[in-house]
Amino acid sequence: MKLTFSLAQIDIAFGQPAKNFAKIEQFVKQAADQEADMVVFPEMWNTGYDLIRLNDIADPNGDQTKHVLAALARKYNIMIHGGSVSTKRDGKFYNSTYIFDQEGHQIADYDKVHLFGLMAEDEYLAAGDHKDRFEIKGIAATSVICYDIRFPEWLRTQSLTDSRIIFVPAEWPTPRLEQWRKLLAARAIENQSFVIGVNRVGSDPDNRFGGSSVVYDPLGKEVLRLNDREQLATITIETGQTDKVRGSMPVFADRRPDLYE
Ligand SMILES: NC(=O)CCC(=O)C(=O)O
Repeated sequence: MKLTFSLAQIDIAFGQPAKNFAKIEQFVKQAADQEADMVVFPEMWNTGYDLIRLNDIADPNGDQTKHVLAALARKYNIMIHGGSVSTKRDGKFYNSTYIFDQEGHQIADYDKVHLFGLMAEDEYLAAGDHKDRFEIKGIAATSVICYDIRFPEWLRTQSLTDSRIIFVPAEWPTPRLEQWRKLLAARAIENQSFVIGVNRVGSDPDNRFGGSSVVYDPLGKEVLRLNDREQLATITIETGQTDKVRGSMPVFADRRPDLYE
């Protein structure tokens, strides 16, 4: 099955949700014009890492995000991977993903499981407690968030479903971009999956973000890499490639979970 994805590598206005919400429609429209099945956004695009002000700016229950993304999905007849946004639930803050089909139905949600101390997430955010699985035209996929990719056991857990594509929205700072690409390539190879990583560009008071959004195929070959400018890029993948790779080297069947505890 051929699937077409648009990677929306955007800049994010620090602590200004209204500005960020106003920006995303043009990228959804552009992706729809390019006949993408799904458009994918980066991490925490509603507020950036303005964590001190989360009580004022995080999205209560993700309601605004869900409302806006559902409406855009319906308007442009396109699936939307909502990257992630800061949300507020039951007095706690989360880094949350919402995913919508082209009719505007929410098909998945996820809260970042591994909180990144170097960007103070552990001080301000609560960690997620579940994995996700959703389908794109019948093809199973999973999604994690940024720092989660440093935990191969977590992505493996997700990939032990029938997943063939792993999505990774991110705000990954420029000095570690080489690690970003190497980690994503490794996750693609070991899970014999496509990996689609969408990073932001621009800067906030603490970090610069150099884009380098990427797509790896199930052999870990880089099939798309963006530069450090705001842009939307579209790529078509052949998901059957995962079956060929898994058939030629049965890594999943050769696992020894009896020894892994
Ligand atoms: N936003 C993040 O989770 C950043 C993760 C990161 O930069 C890393 O090196 O890991």
